[in-house]
Amino acid sequence: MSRIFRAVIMGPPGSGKGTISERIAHTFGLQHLSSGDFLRENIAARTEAGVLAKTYIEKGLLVPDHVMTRLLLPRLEEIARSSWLLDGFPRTLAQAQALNSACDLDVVISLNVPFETLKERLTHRWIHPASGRVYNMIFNPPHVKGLDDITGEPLIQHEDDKPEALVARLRHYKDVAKPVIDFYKSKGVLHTFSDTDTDHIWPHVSSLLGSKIPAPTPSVQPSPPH
Ligand SMILES: Nc1ncnc2c1ncn2[C@@H]1O[C@H](COP(=O)(O)OP(=O)(O)OP(=O)(O)O)[C@@H](O)[C@H]1O
Ligand SMILES: Nc1nc2c(ncn2[C@H]2C[C@H](O)[C@@H](COP(=O)(O)OP(=O)(O)O)O2)c(=O)[nH]1
Repeated sequence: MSRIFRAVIMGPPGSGKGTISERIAHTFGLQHLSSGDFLRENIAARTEAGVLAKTYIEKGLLVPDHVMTRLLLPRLEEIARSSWLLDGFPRTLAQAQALNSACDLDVVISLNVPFETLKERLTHRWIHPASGRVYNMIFNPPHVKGLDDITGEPLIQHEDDKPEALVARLRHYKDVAKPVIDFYKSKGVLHTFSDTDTDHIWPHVSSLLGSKIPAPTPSVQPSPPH
């Protein structure tokens, strides 16, 4: 049986975590668990954690660590037999430590994208609130301007993607992420990718994972060359 592979992807808002996670999930068959999507599902289902988390998200605050770990760790336990990729969690050192007590990670991918590029991307980011589908008016625009491709419903822009909120948000990310990055560096699992383009980063991520993810054992062994 092939071994379970566990990865985390980190990076500031707009750095391409969602876009690269989708490519990883599609190429390597890892289960993609996004903390933001999982929170939105919990909010929609009105679970106890979801109702609590909503009060923080609405104010533009991070959800407290104990709420996040209580929500995410049991979910990871449920999918413990699959290889997975976590996106958006851990976000703080306390979350990284809680995750570390639950399991070992094989790889942490850290996306390092210049501030000006993040600003440019996020000001063009529009989402379909019901599904969380993300569009970029330049990189991947919807078929019809302002409307979701699948449902035809209107797209909206997050308040915190608007230029006036962005600078503070990116600065806050840096402060919180630094100890997490140092933690994974000290564990020897951190891989940092720096570029302005997802399409330039992707081949490097893909070759790293290709070298680390054990190929599934074929059911019929090929005969050795003579
Ligand atoms: N690990 C986490 N710890 C605390 N709060 C979190 C965490 N993950 C998500 N959240 C909360 O959920 C909200 C939505 O998360 P999500 O990752 O979708 O969007 P985001 O913060 O805008 O980041 P990004 O733009 O990088 O996707 C966050 O703004 C935050 O309030
Ligand atoms: N112009 C441009 N836009 C990009 C690139 N990679 C991703 N994007 C877009 C897609 C989204 O609208 C936005 C943020 O990407 P995302 O994958 O949602 O990032 P993240 O917030 O999950 O880290 O930027 C890219 O390489 N170039």
